[in-house]
Amino acid sequence: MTTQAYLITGGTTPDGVRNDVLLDAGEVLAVGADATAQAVERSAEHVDATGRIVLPGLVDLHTHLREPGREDAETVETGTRAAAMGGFTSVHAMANSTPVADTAGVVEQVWQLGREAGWCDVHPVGAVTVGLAGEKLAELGAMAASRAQVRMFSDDGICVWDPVLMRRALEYVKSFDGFIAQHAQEPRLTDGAQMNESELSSVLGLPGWPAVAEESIIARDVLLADHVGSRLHVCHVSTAGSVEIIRWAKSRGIQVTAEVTPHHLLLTEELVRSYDPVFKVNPPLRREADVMALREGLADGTIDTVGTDHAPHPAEAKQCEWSVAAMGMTGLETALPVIQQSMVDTGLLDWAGVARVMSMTPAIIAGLTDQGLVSAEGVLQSSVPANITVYDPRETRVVDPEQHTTKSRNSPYRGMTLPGRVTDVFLHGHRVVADACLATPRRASS
Ligand SMILES: NC(=O)N[C@@H](CC(=O)O)C(=O)O
Repeated sequence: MTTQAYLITGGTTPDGVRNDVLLDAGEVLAVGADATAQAVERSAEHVDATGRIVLPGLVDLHTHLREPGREDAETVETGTRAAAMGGFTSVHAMANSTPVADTAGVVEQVWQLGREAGWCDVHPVGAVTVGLAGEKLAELGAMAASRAQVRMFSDDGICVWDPVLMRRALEYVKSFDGFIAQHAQEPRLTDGAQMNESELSSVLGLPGWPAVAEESIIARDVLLADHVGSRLHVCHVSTAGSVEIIRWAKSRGIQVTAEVTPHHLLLTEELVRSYDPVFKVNPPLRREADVMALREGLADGTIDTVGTDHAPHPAEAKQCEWSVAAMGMTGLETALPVIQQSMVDTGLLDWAGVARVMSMTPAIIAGLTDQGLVSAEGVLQSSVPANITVYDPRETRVVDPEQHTTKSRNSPYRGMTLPGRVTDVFLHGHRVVADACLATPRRASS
């Protein structure tokens, strides 16, 4: 099969250098003068990236694609289209579908749907416990050995509360270099919780979700991970105290990684004053001081990655009273703009840092091969696969969820002005987004 070669011209690579980038046959063939020189003989199509940033394709460790079972909210097809439009070339599909992704059959189904869609690579996450019920371990080994090659396991949406089960899960996944991604929420401390526990929750009369409910589980789990010598990943860290615990664990050499969502880096509990359920999310939006600690933690490497926790919900689950509304926000299509606003425009991260937290590090955590793409200094390297995202940081836009590609409209940024726009995305060298519009999907060869 012959493939189209592309020369991305005039863009800035994450190291801050203006470089042409040549893609051919699914590879980043050359960067810089070599790329320009080789482009002619390969009849490369030129893609003008002047003034734009050329990033390695983004990798999300935390995406809810909802299929099977909640196709009214999202499907693998619509969710991966949204991922591509957001600049993601890999997503990890959380297991809280219906049925739950707790068998080799279900993870293979999601993996296959991802391949058929062709908008980005889909890596299914396996459930830790059968039916997310927290009672007995799911078929972790069978999911790892399946065609989906699952390495990440999570009951996300629900905490693996039982310490014995958590210990066994951590021990079990070691044999195939897997890891457990914990949704850290002590269930008894958050029974009926509706928002962050604070002065504001008393004012608003909503049951509070205290920071200690997250922090106590993270503290327990880093100790368990240490005890059994296994890998723990902490989903959607949301409090200043959690950052402190993870910093402490890392200083002791414990194998823990952590993610923060874009919304926890930008939004605070103050938005709940509106009683608009679009701001209802788990874990809840916290205080300004937490937002600042999360930004600092991401900048200094305590928090390793950004995970979107893209959680689409149909209109009826959100356009209702606060107390009965579903928790969750869409996030794939606004992630990079929110990171620009909260981390880059504030001087906390440069583009090499963005490449690190949104591409290289999540790829390394998940064991993907995309990790060779960019060095710590942000130098883009010749590598396979050619997963590239071109981003224009100069544009600003008022967010209109009606224009989003995801099937759901529950974006908390509606009406906000955010910077930046993803203009082009290459998936294994195939141009899936062109000039900020979906192009054609990549058809897997086998
Ligand atoms: N993040 C959310 O608010 N919602 C998630 C699950 C969860 O993590 O609670 C969802 O699946 O909707």
